[in-house]
Amino acid sequence: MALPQQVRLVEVGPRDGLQNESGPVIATAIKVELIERLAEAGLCHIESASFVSPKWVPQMGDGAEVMAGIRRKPGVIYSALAPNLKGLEAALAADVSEVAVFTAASEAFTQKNINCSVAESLERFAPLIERARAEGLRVRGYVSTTLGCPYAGEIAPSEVAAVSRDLYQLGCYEISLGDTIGVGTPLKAKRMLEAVSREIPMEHLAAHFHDTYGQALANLYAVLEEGIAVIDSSVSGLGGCPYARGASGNVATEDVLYMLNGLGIETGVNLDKLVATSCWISEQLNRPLTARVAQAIGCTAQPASESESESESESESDNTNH
Ligand SMILES: CC(=O)SCCNC(=O)CCNC(=O)[C@H](O)C(C)(C)COP(=O)(O)OP(=O)(O)OC[C@H]1O[C@@H](n2cnc3c(N)ncnc32)[C@H](O)[C@@H]1OP(=O)(O)O
Ligand SMILES: CC(=O)CC(=O)O
Repeated sequence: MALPQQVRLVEVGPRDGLQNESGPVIATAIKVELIERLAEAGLCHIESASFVSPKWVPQMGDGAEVMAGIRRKPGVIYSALAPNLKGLEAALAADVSEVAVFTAASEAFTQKNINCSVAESLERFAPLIERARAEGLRVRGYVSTTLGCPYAGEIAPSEVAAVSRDLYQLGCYEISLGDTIGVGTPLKAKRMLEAVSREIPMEHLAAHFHDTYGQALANLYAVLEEGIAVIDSSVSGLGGCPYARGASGNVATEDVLYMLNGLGIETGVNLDKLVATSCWISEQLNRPLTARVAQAIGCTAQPASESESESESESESDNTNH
């Protein structure tokens, strides 16, 4: 199949990335600035918060404050995770643009992650999705462990297809297929996608791959060839899952963007601004720069100059950048 002409990038760094940071809870102001910089770089869908139990995931405990702090850019979706009705109510109060529910293809992982079985998770999501849609919000669905589970090992493509179909039938507009621990390889990714796409049209599927074994770009290229046109990624490759030991970061947004640019695929995202944001967040978190494209371009690169007169916020951000 021909590669897509356009890809929609869903930036998950502020949620999937930051949820797993060890050490002190990251200041709300840093999260807010990260989200604003990502929007300024052209990302139109930013998963910005998570309304889960703060006892389970302390880094995400300030979702309401983060959502309240963002200067929202028209046209940008600021979404959040909600595992149950309590989370949805908090997300609605915070005026999120969209919510995402999450379960997995593995029973063992689901128990560790959300303390229930896969079937129970779907039972919880049914009223959540109904209520969100009644409030005019779209709901995205995540299926984790699609290419392997840290507790159960191999996962059959048919299991991924079954839970994806259930989520889709409950009313999720898009199903994001997570290689949560980054163990997949290209052929495996294709086979999993083939099974899922027999149940759900390809245009309602997204790839969400972690890069633990350095396979994420290869896996993404493989699923682009199959017709995937929505990719989740995380600036600077931030991330991991607190309930999946060994899960390293998501594939880095700048690495994905560089590949897509090289393939002539449109995203609407500015690489220089994204790399500047990657450098900035790495400095804020006191982390080495790990994304390959950010390393190659380097942190002395200035964000594209055409943006400097665009907004006051932009020039303020630039001043703190280097
Ligand atoms: C692959 C990935 O990256 S997925 C993302 C990472 N994983 C996650 O974010 C999952 C985090 N997990 C969780 O938050 C929890 O497992 C839950 C909330 C889903 C379920 O936990 P349970 O303990 O079974 O929930 P239960 O309904 O029994 O409530 C227990 C407590 O949590 C609170 N709680 C439940 N849901 C929420 C919520 N959405 N937000 C805040 N607090 C909540 C309850 O009020 C209760 O509080 P209390 O002890 O003070 O009375
Ligand atoms: C919800 C997610 O973050 C998905 C995953 O990584 O499996």
